[in-house]
Amino acid sequence: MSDPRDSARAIDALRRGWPIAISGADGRLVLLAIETADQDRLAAFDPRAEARILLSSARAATLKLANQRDAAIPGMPAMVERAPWLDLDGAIALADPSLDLATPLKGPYRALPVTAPEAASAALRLARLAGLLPAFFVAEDADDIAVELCTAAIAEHDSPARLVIASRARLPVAAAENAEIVAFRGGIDAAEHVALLIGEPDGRPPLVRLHSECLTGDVLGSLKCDCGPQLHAALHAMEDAGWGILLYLRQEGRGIGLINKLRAYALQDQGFDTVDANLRLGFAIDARDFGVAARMLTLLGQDRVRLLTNNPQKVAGLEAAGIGVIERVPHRIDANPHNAAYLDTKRDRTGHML
Ligand SMILES: Nc1nc2c(ncn2[C@@H]2O[C@H](COP(=O)(O)OP(=O)(O)OP(=O)(O)O)[C@@H](O)[C@H]2O)c(=O)[nH]1
Ligand SMILES: [Zn+2]
Repeated sequence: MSDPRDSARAIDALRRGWPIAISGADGRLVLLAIETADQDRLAAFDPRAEARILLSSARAATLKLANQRDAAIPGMPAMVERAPWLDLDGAIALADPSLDLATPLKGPYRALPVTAPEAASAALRLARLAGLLPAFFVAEDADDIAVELCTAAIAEHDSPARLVIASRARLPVAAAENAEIVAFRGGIDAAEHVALLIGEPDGRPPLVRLHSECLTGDVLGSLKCDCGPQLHAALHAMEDAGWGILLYLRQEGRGIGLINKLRAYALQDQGFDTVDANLRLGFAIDARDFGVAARMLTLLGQDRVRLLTNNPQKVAGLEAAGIGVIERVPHRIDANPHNAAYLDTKRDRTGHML
């Protein structure tokens, strides 16, 4: 009944705009992702315009759409009626905050009680893993459902316990000639996490850095964040310490994916900070799960580390997953004119010790 492969198929189906069905302990939902729907698919999915629209709690709060009763439950997704006038463009406006300031929402919207909240939450999680906006059309049933899955399959497949070491090799890098790269496989989203082991174990807990992927900062040299300089400073600090491990986690955009991060950047161009941009998109402020990093350290035989970070959530996340953080080593980088406000927001709103 619970086939973990179904989660991967469902993520793929959502990206392609195919309907999926999710069953949880409290009911079944048939879903079409709003972002990848088109007119024909929507007409086939919901011929009589009777569908509902599923949004995350954060997006519903931004739009002030949450059902009074359900809004009292933190994190509870929201459902709104698809009124007859609510066409695909109207649904996209509900899902996508890029137009929030330019086009006032039409309304009125009627919030409905959330049926099958477990399946609804699972759907929103799959949308995030697919790199899509967390918003769906929801029907009672539909022809042509591409994947039927249950919430237990998602939980099972999304467990860090499934990660394994896939390959390892020597990799001299500019910061450290004596280095070895280790690649991991097994996550629900097919992400290939990587560890770079620098120097030689010397009996002490290694200096460890959890680095979340940032294509714009790591590769393109973006000045909007501090990722690129942090990455290189971490490698040099490990070389200087004699022994360290860099975990390169494929958690682009704090776990919302590259496209959604760039949407957050577009909102920042409108004046929202990094926290509010994530919330307007309908995501958590930080969607990362550091259990993956703990599993990688365990597979590398390390259960005690010195952690290079300013983020107390990384310390808490590792410790909750059984890794002892014997020391937090601050990892400060000088600000530039483009990232100063971002660093201030991290200090003031997400508890970073800067
Ligand atoms: N969603 C979103 N992600 C961002 C933004 N700016 C940077 N990121 C992502 O944030 C992550 C970088 O965070 P890290 O440097 O690993 O961690 P941190 O939480 O800042 O904590 P430190 O260990 O103190 O650096 C990367 O995945 C970036 O892609 C933003 O404005 N929005
Ligand atoms: Zn970055």
